[in-house]
Amino acid sequence: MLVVEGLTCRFGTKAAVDSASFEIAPGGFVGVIGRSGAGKSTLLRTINRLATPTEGRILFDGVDVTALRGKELRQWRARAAMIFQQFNLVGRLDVLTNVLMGRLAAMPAWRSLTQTWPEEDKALAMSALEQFDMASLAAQRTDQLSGGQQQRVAIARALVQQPDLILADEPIASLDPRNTKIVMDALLRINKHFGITVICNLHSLDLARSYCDRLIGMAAGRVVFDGAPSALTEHVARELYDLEASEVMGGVPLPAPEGVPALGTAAAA
Ligand SMILES: Nc1ncnc2c1ncn2[C@@H]1O[C@H](COP(=O)(O)OP(=O)(O)OP(=O)(O)O)[C@@H](O)[C@H]1O
Repeated sequence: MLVVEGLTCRFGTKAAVDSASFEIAPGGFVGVIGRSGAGKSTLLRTINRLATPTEGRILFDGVDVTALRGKELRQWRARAAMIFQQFNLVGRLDVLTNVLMGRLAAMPAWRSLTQTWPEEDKALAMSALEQFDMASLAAQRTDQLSGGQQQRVAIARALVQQPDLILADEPIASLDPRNTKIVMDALLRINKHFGITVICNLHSLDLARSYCDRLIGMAAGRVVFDGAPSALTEHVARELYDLEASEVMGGVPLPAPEGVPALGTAAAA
């Protein structure tokens, strides 16, 4: 269980996240929505401790994550795996090595100095790539892949961290519609098949409604909505995005995800 209590993260006088409080039970697929600058990225980065909270607490299974230091903090960052808009892969390295990077936090220091990966980690990384139809690209340089493929490598890397939480910060912002669906389906599969909690920042309300079982709406750093997608009224959506009703509700709805995508069915686009 993730508990966020009165979480505030200030940059100078500006509160990017302002007294946010909520609880997330294991296994949820939670979308964080709101307009640009609402504080969505800072919220996720604060949970992972990439950003330092100014006030408030984050508890995970009763452990005060806000107080962790050193090795324990590194272990928390691995348990709360981040996925970024720009993938954050090492382009000149091959796909398998990028996925194996997800095992670094679990490795003793002496082992990482030898620069050899245990066979069981390699098997785990290959298995993660197989989940997303990427195994055939294991030896390829990562910077030769499409954006959608790179994001699937990043998701495989997150998966081998064996995380409790996946924090996805606008994971599809730089992808075309086809790759958007492939990547969102990959996150959904991780959530449903492995039971890993996913918290995902999304600009698109349609996507959030299609994929998430709960939405947290942010405006000016504050949580202004927290509930099921069906409870997000037109009025609240308009306030969240500061838009005309037709702009919020009038878009062509995306096709709903077809249940839990079967393992290894995404085309290696
Ligand atoms: N490192 C930082 N230093 C100073 N201000 C920051 C920093 N990070 C974020 N902010 C500010 O905090 C506010 C919230 O930013 P944040 O990136 O969390 O919003 P967001 O909802 O994720 O926006 P977007 O959807 O555009 O990424 C913004 O006003 C932003 O300028």
